[in-house]
Amino acid sequence: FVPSHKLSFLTKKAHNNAPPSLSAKKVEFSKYHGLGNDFILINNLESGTPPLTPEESSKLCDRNFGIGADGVIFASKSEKDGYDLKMTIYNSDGTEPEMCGNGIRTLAQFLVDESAKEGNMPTLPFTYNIETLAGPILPKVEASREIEVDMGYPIFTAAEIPTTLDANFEDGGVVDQDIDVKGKTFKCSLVSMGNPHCVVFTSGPEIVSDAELMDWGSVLESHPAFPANTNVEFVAVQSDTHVVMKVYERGAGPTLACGTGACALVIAAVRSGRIPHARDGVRVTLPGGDLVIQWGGEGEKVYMTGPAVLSFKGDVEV
Ligand SMILES: N[C@@H](CCC[C@H](N)C(=O)O)C(=O)O
Repeated sequence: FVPSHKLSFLTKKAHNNAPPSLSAKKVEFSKYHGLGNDFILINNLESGTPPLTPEESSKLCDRNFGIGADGVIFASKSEKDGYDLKMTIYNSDGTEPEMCGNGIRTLAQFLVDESAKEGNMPTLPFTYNIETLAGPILPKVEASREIEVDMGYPIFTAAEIPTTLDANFEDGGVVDQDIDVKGKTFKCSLVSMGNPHCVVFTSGPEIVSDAELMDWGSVLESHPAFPANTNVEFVAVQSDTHVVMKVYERGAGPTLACGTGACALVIAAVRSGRIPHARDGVRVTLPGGDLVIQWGGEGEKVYMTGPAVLSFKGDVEV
């Protein structure tokens, strides 16, 4: 655990760029991505409340009229004991998810880079304890610059996903349960990583086309079986240690990668018997590159390893 005062050098003097007019806010940002899943990062460590509304954040995510991103992440002050900071995230449509796997890797890299800029580069490996709506999440930035994240415990019960589908697994979970849409039957396995995921396995090694992802993903995302909507992953198993996926994200549509989704689908592959175990790590090939997901089985935490990369920095009037 790192006391929050050790992060004090990262705090900014209250939005020190004077706004050009009474109505405009000027905000410094850094743009990062994890395998092409891209985020606008904002240093808000002086405050527990994001400086932008969900609507303002959504505008910044617009790829034609804004900076362009899958979401906006605020590094905010945690009011709770034991945490270094709090992550708040808005999807590109302005909704607030509980967690984001690629996002929390970019946040960890952002914190390291901001510290280095101030001449306080932490000794690597370095682990942050971050408060999220999904509970504590711990990204460890390795000397190699890979980031391994303790993603906590997966959740399986139908009520907690949440879903109205009938539980059909011994622990109250939902595995390979049918949903009929667009004249097709999808066998859905549900896992929450704090945020909900509906995993659909293809029958062979071929992954769905982009048109199918759009068509089926958008319908399943807001299907009545999911009262809080859901992220949707289509998955083609290649071997016991390698799977390929495409994702349609809740609140963002198709993205190049989804960290919580990669965790969910590896767990779903084990629970449905499609792969024997994930205790030594499973390679997940996403449209933007590879993640490694490790899960020891029921009652164990999930670990995700992958990169986080700075694209550019700037300031923007909102
Ligand atoms: N891309 C993320 C997930 C972001 C949140 C998601 N869209 C939701 O609404 O749950 C990841 O890498 O996990």
